[in-house]
Amino acid sequence: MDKFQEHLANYQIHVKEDVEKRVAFIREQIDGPGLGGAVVGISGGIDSAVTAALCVRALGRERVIGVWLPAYSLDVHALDSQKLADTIDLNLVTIDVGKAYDALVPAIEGVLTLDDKTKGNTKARLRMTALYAIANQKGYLVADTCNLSEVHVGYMTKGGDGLADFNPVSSLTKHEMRILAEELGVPDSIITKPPSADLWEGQTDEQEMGFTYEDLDRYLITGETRPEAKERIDYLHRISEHKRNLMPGI
Ligand SMILES: Nc1ncnc2c1ncn2[C@@H]1O[C@H](COP(=O)(O)OP(=O)(O)OC[C@H]2O[C@@H]([n+]3cccc(C(=O)O)c3)[C@H](O)[C@@H]2O)[C@@H](O)[C@H]1O
Ligand SMILES: Nc1ncnc2c1ncn2[C@@H]1O[C@H](COP(=O)(O)OP(=O)(O)OP(=O)(O)O)[C@@H](O)[C@H]1O
Ligand SMILES: [Mg+2]
Repeated sequence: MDKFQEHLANYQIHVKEDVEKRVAFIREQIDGPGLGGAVVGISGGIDSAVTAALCVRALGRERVIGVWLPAYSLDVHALDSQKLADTIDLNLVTIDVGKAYDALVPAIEGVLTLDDKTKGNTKARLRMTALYAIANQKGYLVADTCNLSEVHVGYMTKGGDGLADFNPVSSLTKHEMRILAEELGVPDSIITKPPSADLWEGQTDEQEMGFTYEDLDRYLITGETRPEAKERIDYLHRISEHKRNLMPGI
C-alpha cells in the first residue's frame, strides 16, 4: 500500500467519528445563531448527496430542504436525486430554473455572445438565487457542497455553487467523499457516476480539468503526483485564489 492508499484506509477506519464531527459542526452552524434549518441544491451527484445526508443526520427531515433545480439537466440526474431522497428520507422539492435561464441568456446576448462555459456558469448562479430565496424566506442557511479537491483548483462557479453560508465537506478530497458517501448510505449509482457539473452536454470534471481526481487527490494527500498534472494543478490553484478569498477590499 502506498502513502495515498494508506491515508484513505485510515480515513475508512475513522469514518464514523468523522460523521459525528461533521454532524456536530452542522448543528453548531444552524442552532448556534438560532436558525431554522438548511437548504441544499441536489444535483444527483455525490457531493450534494453527502452534504444532504449529513444535514439530515444533524437536523432531521423537518429542518432540511433539498432542491432539484433543473435547467436542461439530464434525466439520469433527476432519477438519482429522487433515489437519494427516498434512501436518506430527504424532503426534496423541484424548482425549474430553465425558464429563467431561457429568458436571461437572450437578454444578455442582446449585448454580447456567451460561450458554453459562461452560459453554464449563469445556470449555476441562477441556482444560487433560488436556494437563497428559500433560505431567506425560511430563516435557513444554504449549505455549500464543494469538496477540498474542487476548492483547491477553483473548480466551481463564483457566486454560483461557490457561494453559500457554511460547508460541511470542505476538508474532504473526492476520494474521501466516496468513502463518506458509502458510510452514509448514498446509492451506488451516485457514488460510481463520473463527476460532472452538467452545465453543458457531455461535460465531465476530469476532462475539463485536464487531470484525474486521483492525480489531484494524490497531490493533496501526499504532496506528489504526475509532473504534468502537478503543473496544471498548481496553475489552476494560482489563478483561482480569488474564489477562496472573496472580494478583496480597501
Ligand atoms: N484575479 C481575479 N480577482 C478577482 N476576481 C476575479 C479574478 N479573476 C477572475 N475573477 C472573477 O471571476 C470570474 C470567473 O469565475 P467563474 O465565474 O467561476 O468562471 P470560471 O472560473 O471561468 O468557470 C467556472 C469553472 O467551474 C466549473 N464548475 C462550475 C460549477 C460547478 C462545477 C462542478 O464541479 O460541478 C464546476 C465550470 O465548469 C468552469 O470550468 C470572472 O468573470 C471575474 O469576475
Ligand atoms: N440540477 C441541479 N439541481 C440542484 N443543484 C444543483 C444542480 N446542479 C448542480 N447543483 C448544485 O451545484 C453543486 C456543484 O455541483 P457538483 O457537480 O460539483 O457536485 P455534485 O453534482 O453534487 O457531485 P459531482 O461532483 O460528483 O458531480 C451540487 O453539489 C449542487 O449543490
Ligand atoms: Mg455534479
